[in-house]
Amino acid sequence: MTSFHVENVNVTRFDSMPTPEDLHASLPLTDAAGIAVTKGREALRNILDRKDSRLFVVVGPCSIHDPVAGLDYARRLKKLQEEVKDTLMLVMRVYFEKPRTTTGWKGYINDPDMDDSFHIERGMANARQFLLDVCELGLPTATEALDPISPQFLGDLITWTAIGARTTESQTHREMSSGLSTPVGFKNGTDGDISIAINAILSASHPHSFLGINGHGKVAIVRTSGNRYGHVVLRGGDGRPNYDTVSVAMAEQALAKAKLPANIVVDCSHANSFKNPELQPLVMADVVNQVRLGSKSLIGVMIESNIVAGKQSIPEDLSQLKYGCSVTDGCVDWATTEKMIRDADAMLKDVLPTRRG
Ligand SMILES: O=C[C@H](O)[C@H](O)COP(=O)(O)O
Ligand SMILES: C=C(OP(=O)(O)O)C(=O)O
Repeated sequence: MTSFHVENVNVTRFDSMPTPEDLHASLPLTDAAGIAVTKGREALRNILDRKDSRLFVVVGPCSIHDPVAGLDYARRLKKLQEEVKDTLMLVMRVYFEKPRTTTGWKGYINDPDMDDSFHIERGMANARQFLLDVCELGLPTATEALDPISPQFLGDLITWTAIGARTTESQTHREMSSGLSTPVGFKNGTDGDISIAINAILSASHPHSFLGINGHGKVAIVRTSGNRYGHVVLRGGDGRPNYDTVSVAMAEQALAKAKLPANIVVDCSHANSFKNPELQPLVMADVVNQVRLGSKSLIGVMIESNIVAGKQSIPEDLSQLKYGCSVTDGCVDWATTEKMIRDADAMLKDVLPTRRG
């Protein structure tokens, strides 16, 4: 028989990975972490169902690259959470998977050593350890679900999930979201189109059957029941912000037309601040002011924040990395983050008791 070289033409190698069950066995969910996740998801569902009138704030680094600095950040956030817990629910951004416009570092799971060695097996284990550490502090976590297989490894440690602007229109991500255990925020597209986020919420609310893996790492037909906690995240697009009152009213109308609850989160970063982190406090103050003035649909905000302001490129010699500074998008520093959150707390104290519906 003639042999044909027609399969895996562009694949150079398959390396093995531990199964999700292997990783769960070596890094099991602890009681403290399980409580943080369970309570965090319940609080978020209550916010989305309007049984809890607080705003939730997804806040933290654009991406995690140094677990020591990441935990330092988490401890600060945990303290702040106690201070503002009557008005705000803080959820730490713990992003390990970065969607790139073209190329670039794709995050801590894909390349934990940041040197193109791509030790995904170690990245996944480190990511699970980091999530466990954060959850054990009693802090809920938020992440972007980019790789459709990762949730089998990490999903039990996540409280809120984002589907990013580059993948909201993807059927694979909508199917995956229909089976995720957390509320899911769908970003508008990079061009500002919010209709793709609304279609994603509708799609993910239905049951789906699709290919995936099970806990044993075996290819499986995944059958889901649908996720009724999808909502829109406005992140601006096409060089324009979309957190202003008119854009929010248009999003409310589009949600009403699709017979979906008016649940809207504003991402203070990305196109809403023209990727200039220093503008994030202005966006946040504007959103909180809209809530003060009676907006019922704004239920959350996102902030890209780190210990140190700005961003840095990844140096060849990693010992040159600046501690607590983003290696992806620019962030506000810790002092600014505290001020943004404390100011929001002060502005919301007297209005939240009357905010329902
Ligand atoms: O939030 C992160 C970035 O905006 C996103 O990953 C795209 O990054 P890039 O345009 O630098 O590739
Ligand atoms: C990639 C991100 O955002 P977006 O999908 O809105 O670009 C992000 O929040 O890290």
